[in-house]
Amino acid sequence: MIEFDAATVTVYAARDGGGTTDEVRTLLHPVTCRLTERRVAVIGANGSGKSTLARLVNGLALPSAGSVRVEGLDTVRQGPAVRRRVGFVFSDPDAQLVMPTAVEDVALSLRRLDVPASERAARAQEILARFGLGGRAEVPVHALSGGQKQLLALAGVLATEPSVLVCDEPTTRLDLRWQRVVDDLIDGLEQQVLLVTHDLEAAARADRVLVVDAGAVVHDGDPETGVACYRELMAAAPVPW
Ligand SMILES: Nc1ncnc2c1ncn2[C@@H]1O[C@H](COP(=O)(O)OP(=O)(O)OP(=O)(O)O)[C@@H](O)[C@H]1O
Repeated sequence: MIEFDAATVTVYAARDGGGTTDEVRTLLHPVTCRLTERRVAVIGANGSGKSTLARLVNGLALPSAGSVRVEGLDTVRQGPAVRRRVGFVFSDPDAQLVMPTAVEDVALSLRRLDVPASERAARAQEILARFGLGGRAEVPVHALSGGQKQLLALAGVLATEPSVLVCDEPTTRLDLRWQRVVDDLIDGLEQQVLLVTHDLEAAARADRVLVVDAGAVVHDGDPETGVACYRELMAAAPVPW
């Protein structure tokens, strides 16, 4: 369960670019909600605050006011424990793949679970096989396709056995085939998933949809009304340049 209690994110921004007068900018206005559904989608315009909301869940962003709790753990006071439970997948897998080969990358994740060093490579091979990457274990990560990299990033995160997964536009960079592979994989997970997406079909499959606009959650409900609300917002919005 993910709980937002008046969680707010503000930053100091230089008003004049020169840094002489700072102003407080609100990236996320107070959000209060209790997310218990297995699949929660977050949709909204570019720059509306979706990633900021998602980052609050594992403490990548901290609330400036209010609180965020995951399974009862406070992201500010119990950050490391929260991060052990919350996996995070970015739209750019290169942001999280740090080792030279696929098998080494998953093995690194297994270190976090205290799997003995002697067992990590074999366990990592098993995990890669489960994700259809068994034949790519020793291939340099940079030689994998974008879809294979995203699958590897997911494999690495899921290897840490998180109880909640936050996916920030995980299929944005993928072609339709790989989108389907990653979507099916995410849809089939047991874990609670908070999915930030511009893919309205994926949002429509969620149990609950939050719509973010100009740093505020402006709609929270079932997918049908959520997607309709987003479409209305987009129809009414001025062309962005
Ligand atoms: N650390 C920061 N300092 C200042 N501004 C920030 C910071 N992080 C995000 N922003 C700004 O906050 C706003 C919301 O950003 P956020 O990444 O949450 O939007 P988003 O809805 O995920 O956008 P997109 O769909 O384009 O990924 C943007 O205008 C962004 O530039």
